[in-house]
Amino acid sequence: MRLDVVTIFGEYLQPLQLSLIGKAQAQGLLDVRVRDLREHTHDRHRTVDDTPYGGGAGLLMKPEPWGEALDAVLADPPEDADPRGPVLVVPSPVGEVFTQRAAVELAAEPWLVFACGRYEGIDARVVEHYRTRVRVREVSLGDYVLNGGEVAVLAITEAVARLLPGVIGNAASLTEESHAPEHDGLLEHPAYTKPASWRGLDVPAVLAGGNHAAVERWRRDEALRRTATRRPDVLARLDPERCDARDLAV
Ligand SMILES: N#Cc1c(-c2ccc3ccn(Cc4ccc(CN5CCCCC5)cc4)c3c2)n[nH]c1N
Repeated sequence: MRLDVVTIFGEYLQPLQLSLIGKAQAQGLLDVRVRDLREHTHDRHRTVDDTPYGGGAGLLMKPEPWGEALDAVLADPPEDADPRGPVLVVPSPVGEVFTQRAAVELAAEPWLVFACGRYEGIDARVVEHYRTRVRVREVSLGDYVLNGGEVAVLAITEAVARLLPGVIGNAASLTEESHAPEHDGLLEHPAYTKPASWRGLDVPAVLAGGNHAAVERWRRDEALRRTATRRPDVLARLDPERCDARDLAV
């Protein structure tokens, strides 16, 4: 997978050189290219922002540098690019809330391009223009306000890259995580390791009993219980076909 990230703060993306994502790049599973938006300005001050039409607080990012930068990215496609081009992912407070389902969808793409805004955002014509050329997804990490898109790119890149074959050593664990489609999107059950007793707290006996059916039942019950108490919205989406009478009794 090729990832292009356009930003004025390239150093924010340094964490992508670390740990599993850094290793994935070294293995050739991921090709991350960080591009400086200011390389596409032509004035002495390398200006990327200006005041908003109609007034209002703060500054907006000008469309011209973005147009030049994104055109340059699109002119340099990876060999395995989809005929439709990349998905242009634009972090934004007004985007669709990013979910595991979106991570799975993006992980199926050979090429993602991220546009990291700053200030009060990017001139709306940039997204409007590129919707005529590529698939665009405006995404939000959640209902709180950040200062720019770079943190979102780090989060989205990690959520997507870990789904790529070979990035996570134990791929089986991907299907047992919270929000995994194979796990009906439920929150995961509590997990324990040795010692069996710690500060007067014991590991649930069923987990050490050796009865795998009982362990699976306990894990399912705990996942349902946690989801019901912490994320009733997720439980409400549970496919009735995917739960038996006992599930509903939890
Ligand atoms: N992903 C994600 C995000 C972001 C995010 C993503 C990308 C950018 C680029 C710039 N900012 C900063 C900013 C801050 C406030 C406002 C609000 N408006 C300003 C103009 C008048 C009306 C109100 C907009 C833009 C960003 C924030 N925030 N929260 C998430 N989950």
